[in-house]
Amino acid sequence: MANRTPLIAGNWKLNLDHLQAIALVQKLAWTLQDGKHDHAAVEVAVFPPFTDLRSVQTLISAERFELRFGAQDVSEHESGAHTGEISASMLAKLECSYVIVGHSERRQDHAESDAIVGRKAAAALRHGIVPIVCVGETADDLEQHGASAVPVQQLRDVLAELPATGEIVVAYEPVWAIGSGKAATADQAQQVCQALRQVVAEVRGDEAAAATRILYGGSVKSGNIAGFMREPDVDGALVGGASLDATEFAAISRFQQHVGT
Ligand SMILES: O=C(CO)COP(=O)(O)O
Repeated sequence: MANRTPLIAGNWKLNLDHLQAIALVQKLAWTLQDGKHDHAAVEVAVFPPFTDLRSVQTLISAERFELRFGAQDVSEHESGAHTGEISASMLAKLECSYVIVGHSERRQDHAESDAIVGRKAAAALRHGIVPIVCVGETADDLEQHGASAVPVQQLRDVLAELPATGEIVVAYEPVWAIGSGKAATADQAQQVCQALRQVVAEVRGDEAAAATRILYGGSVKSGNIAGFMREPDVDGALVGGASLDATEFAAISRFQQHVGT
């Protein structure tokens, strides 16, 4: 297996203003430091709202915290007459390492198609930001087509908009598992993540597929993370609610202490 450093990513969604963001990042960094977290072994990243990013960047750089951070969305456009949009170059200036694209909440609330998601991911890549491409089936999709069909097609359609190279991360988030407290089983996550890796192999080649991190998201907690991380095709987690609690998110990031248990 290629070297895929596990990534624990916290998507704060529409929560916390910039002052609250500073408090949470400070607490998270200190909790990780107290636990002697090895950032080279497990990457930890936070995804605050746009208005918090400048404060988070200033804090992380001033304190030399090893935390990474990114945005929850990005414009497909570079600049110009696009009121309310935030460009990838603006995020790059803020030293964002990652940007989430195609989260199911944006697909639902803003009618984002796979083509739009793909163009957003392409914009991120143009500015050296790694896009975290979210895919996942709804409860209806699951009932009608099984778990893999919809996420596999979504990823194919997103990858069609991207250049053949450039690091991406894929996040499998079954919509029915998000915020529901009903996570997929580790086995279900593995099956879909394996199918998604196969898509990456078909489109970008075996070597790229072996090097691409695929995350699971949907009701991840410190109590279930170890099970997901034991699976060969799950390389980390995209965490919503549990990422708003520094102690719990740090505990999720320490999954290696529970993996052997
Ligand atoms: O949507 C998610 C992360 O992007 C998952 O949210 P929860 O962890 O709250 O289920």
